[in-house]
Amino acid sequence: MAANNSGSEPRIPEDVTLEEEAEAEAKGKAPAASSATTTTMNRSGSRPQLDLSGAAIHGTLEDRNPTILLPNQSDDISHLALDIGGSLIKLVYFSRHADQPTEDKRKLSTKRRLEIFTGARRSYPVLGGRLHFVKFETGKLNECLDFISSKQLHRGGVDSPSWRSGAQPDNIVIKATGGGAFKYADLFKERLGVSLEKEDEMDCLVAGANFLLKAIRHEAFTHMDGQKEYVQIDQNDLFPYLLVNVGSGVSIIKVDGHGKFQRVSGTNVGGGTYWGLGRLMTECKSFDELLELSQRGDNSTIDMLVGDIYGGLDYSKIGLSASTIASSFGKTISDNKELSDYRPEDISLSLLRMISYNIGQISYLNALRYGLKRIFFGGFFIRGHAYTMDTISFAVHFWSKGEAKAMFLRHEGFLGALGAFMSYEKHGLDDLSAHHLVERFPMGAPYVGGKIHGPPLGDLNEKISWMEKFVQKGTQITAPVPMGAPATTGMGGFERPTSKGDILRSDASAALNVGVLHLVPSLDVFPLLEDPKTYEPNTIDLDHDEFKYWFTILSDHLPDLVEKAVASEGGTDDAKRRGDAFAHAFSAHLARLTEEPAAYGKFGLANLLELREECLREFQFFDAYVSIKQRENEASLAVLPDLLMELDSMDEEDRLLALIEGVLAANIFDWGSKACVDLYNQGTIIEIYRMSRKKMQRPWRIDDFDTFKSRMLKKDQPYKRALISVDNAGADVVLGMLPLAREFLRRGVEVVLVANSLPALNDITANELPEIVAEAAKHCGILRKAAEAGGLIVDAMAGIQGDTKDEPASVPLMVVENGCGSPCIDFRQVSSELAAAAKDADLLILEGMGRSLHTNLNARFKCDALKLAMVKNQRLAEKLFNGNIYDCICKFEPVS
Ligand SMILES: Nc1ncnc2c1ncn2[C@@H]1O[C@H](COP(=O)(O)OP(=O)(O)O)[C@@H](O)[C@H]1O
Ligand SMILES: CC(C)(COP(=O)(O)O)[C@@H](O)C(=O)NCCC(=O)O
Ligand SMILES: [Mn+2]
Repeated sequence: MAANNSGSEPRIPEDVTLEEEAEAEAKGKAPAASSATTTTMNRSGSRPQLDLSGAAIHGTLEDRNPTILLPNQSDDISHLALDIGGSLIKLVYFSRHADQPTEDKRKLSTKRRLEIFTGARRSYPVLGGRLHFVKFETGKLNECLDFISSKQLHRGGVDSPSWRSGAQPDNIVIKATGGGAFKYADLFKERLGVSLEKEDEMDCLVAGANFLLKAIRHEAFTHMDGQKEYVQIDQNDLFPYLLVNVGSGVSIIKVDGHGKFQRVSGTNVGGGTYWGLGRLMTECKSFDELLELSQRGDNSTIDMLVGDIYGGLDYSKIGLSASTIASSFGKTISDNKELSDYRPEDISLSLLRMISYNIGQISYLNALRYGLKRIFFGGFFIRGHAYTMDTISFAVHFWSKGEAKAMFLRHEGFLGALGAFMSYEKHGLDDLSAHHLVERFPMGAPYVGGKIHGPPLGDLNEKISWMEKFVQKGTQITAPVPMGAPATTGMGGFERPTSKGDILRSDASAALNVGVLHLVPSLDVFPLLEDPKTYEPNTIDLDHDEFKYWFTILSDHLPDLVEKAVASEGGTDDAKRRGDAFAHAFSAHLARLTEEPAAYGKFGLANLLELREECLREFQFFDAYVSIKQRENEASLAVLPDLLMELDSMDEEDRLLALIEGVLAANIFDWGSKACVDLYNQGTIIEIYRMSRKKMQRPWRIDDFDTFKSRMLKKDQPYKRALISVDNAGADVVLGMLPLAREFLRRGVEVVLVANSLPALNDITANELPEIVAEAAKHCGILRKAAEAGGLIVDAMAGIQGDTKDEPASVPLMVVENGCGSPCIDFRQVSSELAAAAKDADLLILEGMGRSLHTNLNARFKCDALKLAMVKNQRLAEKLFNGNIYDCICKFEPVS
């Protein structure tokens, strides 16, 4: 990168043509292949057992954590487990990332400096991977076999060497549970050449449920009166609980611990009963059709209600209202009607209510029998269907008088398959905790039921066309349908739950409810979080109104983002097609969330902003803002020497104020904010920066500067290490954060710059920072020596202009990645590198709206924290601070 010292500042053009962007991009951007590798690097991984025999160190001996080649690492690690039930076959399979990227210089030197010894586990390359969830109808077993075969799941997936070489391992063993593991074993051997290793069904159900409740943060939820609410499960207070698996039949299991359980009851009236009777009594061809019919049904034409018996009156003495069902299907005995005289809709609803209440009641009785308060319901009878869940919840609540709680699981039907998957000892999945798992909702996730089975892994083209098909279907299924009016007499009894009017989502989009689980063993909880258990990253709840607002903001921003993304990939036809697919995919996500805000688990603004970035990456847009970032970095580096000189001429107190002012002013360069983007078209970077600085009026909206200054000036208590989390590229980092970092360094404080692992909007990444630091160091001895000490630059003596003679012995300047690819940060899941760097830190600085306002404004840390941001959104300013756009926040929170 060449710093421009001529003094002329590049103007941000109003119209950046595709050609211009493409040209700029071609000069600086990493090749697509390496970008794709980096994308997978940080957010996925797995922990298969490694064969270390014959391992050889690859790299120089001085490296503490050299890459180790494992020539004997077997690649036929098992990738698939099955639960073959009476109605459905459930598959859980694991897909691995192709190659592990080698570590860059920054990482190696940082590791050495921070003394990151992660033990044997992480000294070896950890393979990345994801867990996928798919289901088929047992009656269509052939489809399932075709699916396994097309993806070569029984041979380790299409990416595995055994598949590529065409070699056929002799004895492939796949874990399977459910009755079909016995019934269809020969067929699997015949068709796929695999042996099914049977695992006990109850063992698997319990193992799956325990794993989900431990490792997935938002797995369990309550569903009452149409409202879904996620429940935070306390690991130390999980057992005992009642697990009710509603499959074809129903198993009721008392769970006392890991592997400690007893099947205490069950009922033969279950999902198979609803579907079977429903099929006989209606013309329905599928379970979903039957369920959908129920939503337009009126069960009072079929069920005998209390009012029917009591002449329209309530039976108030025992708390039953007139509309309570006295006898399911009871009315059909009293007249001469034939089956064909009843509406299929009404039959379906009566059946659904009969079976759901019955299951709820039996579950309650078993909970009562063992004194259990929590009942988790799984199995595919539930099918994420609001009315079914409301009905079961109502029954549990009614009979237990509110004492017992019905809870549902997002991975409802996959408990057994997951348990079978975990029974492969070599996966060691049981070791994983919530912070190791990242759930993603890619549009390309394969799903089942209809004809489309998803693209072969990694085939973008098929993913795009699959997505196009999804969008076609999606337009019919994502139209919001108003909820039915609440119906209650306030009398108790079995009223009609309120969520009946809710639409039934097709299986295709329902599959989006369960994402792909990325296993990332290198993620950690940030050790300086005061209380990880109560920590909530999002500042504002994304309720209905809030979501509506952000929906508009993000939708409005979409065309511009697509234009930049396409340009960043050279503006080719392929890039345009991917751009369209991205726009459709992201819009479909937004539409889905509009209908059901809790569809993807508990979802905050941070998740929404991250979803956008992930969606870009899914369509292989690695860095949409790459050329903007480069242009702004260059322009800012050109004026940095003058700024440093100006700062150096000030006394200590004035300089501190100027530095904080500078950070706040430069935080205006945010390409995610509509208001700011409009501003950029009115001037050059430096003009805007100066204007922004000039407008700094104290007191700021939150102004703890004086307390911060006093703390900084305490000579007897200097900070030891400052973690400085940076935000945007360009002026923000170059003119704002680097001069602040330099101030700490000159005071003898170690500085760790914390930056994104992956691009998000115009945020600077950890990979990009060393180059910027090196460029800045050419004009500044302090930065140069510190960067050398931190291993960021080697032999920087060439081309030095700064004066170094008065500088103290160098404290290091380091860069670590934060493990994120989003404009926000969730401190429950950061890179192990950042977690290690936090060990000796006594100050954390968070900069920018995403990381210190949208998230973490209320987060408490074990060290002093300084949160700095300019508010670039009017609504947020009003909501959080009763303020205005361009207000500044300087929030200092000392620990004591
Ligand atoms: N697409 C579907 N096809 C058939 N049954 C379905 C479908 N979706 C949900 N179900 C319901 O799920 C039940 C099967 O649940 P599941 O947990 O898979 O049990 P099993 O292991 O007995 O097959 C069926 O009896 C039916 O009530
Ligand atoms: C995504 C962002 C949080 C990034 O802000 P930053 O962290 O860079 O200060 C911000 O651009 C944002 O909230 N944008 C959407 C709001 C708007 O257009 O006003
Ligand atoms: Mn940003």
